[in-house]
Amino acid sequence: MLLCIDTGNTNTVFSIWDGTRFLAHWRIRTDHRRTADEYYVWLSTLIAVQKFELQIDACIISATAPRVVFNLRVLCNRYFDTRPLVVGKPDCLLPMPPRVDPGTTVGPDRLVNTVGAYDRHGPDLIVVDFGTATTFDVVDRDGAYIGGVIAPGVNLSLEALHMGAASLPHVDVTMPATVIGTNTVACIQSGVFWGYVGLVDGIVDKIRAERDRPMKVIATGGLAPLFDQGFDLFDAIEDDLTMHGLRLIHDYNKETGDG
Ligand SMILES: Nc1ncnc2c1ncn2[C@@H]1O[C@H](COP(=O)(O)OP(=O)(O)OP(=O)(O)O)[C@@H](O)[C@H]1O
Ligand SMILES: CC(C)(CO)[C@@H](O)C(=O)NCCC(=O)O
Ligand SMILES: [K+]
Repeated sequence: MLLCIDTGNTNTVFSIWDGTRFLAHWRIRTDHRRTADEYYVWLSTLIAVQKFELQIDACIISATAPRVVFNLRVLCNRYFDTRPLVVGKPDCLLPMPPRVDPGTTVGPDRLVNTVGAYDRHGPDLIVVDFGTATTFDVVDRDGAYIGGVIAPGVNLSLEALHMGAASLPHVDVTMPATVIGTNTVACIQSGVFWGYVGLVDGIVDKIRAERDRPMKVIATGGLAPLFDQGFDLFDAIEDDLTMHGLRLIHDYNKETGDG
């Protein structure tokens, strides 16, 4: 079984691939101080609940927070007796290297999304990921990541308003009934919800114009469905895109690797 670990800046997801399908997805808050032993206690509790025999023999990690990698490596070594593949490290090959400015370290989550989306949807894609940041990853004809856009995440924007303005409460994002809010909460929800609809729509339009060709828009991340309520922003929504990409990168390295 393959353990896929996707560490974002906010949450870390562990998924188990049994060779045919994902058996489980488990989510924990990202904290670089969490030790290998802490991860294992948490994991083994969830494994016990699921009541299946866990036999991890390979691991792959995507970590947008580089400091978490040390403890995740120890977890893989100590408890699963494997050396994990870490996306972005020289020994982890990608089907297509990214084409970006020299010296740029592309977020591994963006590279992984690109691989997952190209496998399912083919060339010329814009992948939109609603995580801590809202990212747009552009996929070229041959599947390569060729750049994109990084905007503040929806929940970060809400948090920033609350932090920076004494009279603005913390608000959860939702689709407001009207654009014109008649109370403070409704005004904030409108600004963030309609603001992000406009942001996605505008950026997608501009990317298409710059590329001068049809491009499909694939959305992922927890908030993607919220922004898909009847606006035709996306051609597809895939909540497992990052995990799908991680599995593909693992298989690619196994096939092309030294073994
Ligand atoms: N309607 C909603 N309102 C607020 N949060 C939501 C809503 N729907 C889903 N979420 C949140 O979205 C998050 C899942 O998003 P995702 O895994 O894509 O990114 P993240 O964990 O926030 O960021 P990162 O991957 O950068 O760590 C979960 O924390 C979930 O609570
Ligand atoms: C943009 C985020 C934070 C999105 O998770 C991550 O992909 C990241 O830290 N990227 C590094 C910079 C880049 O992708 O160009
Ligand atoms: K994510």
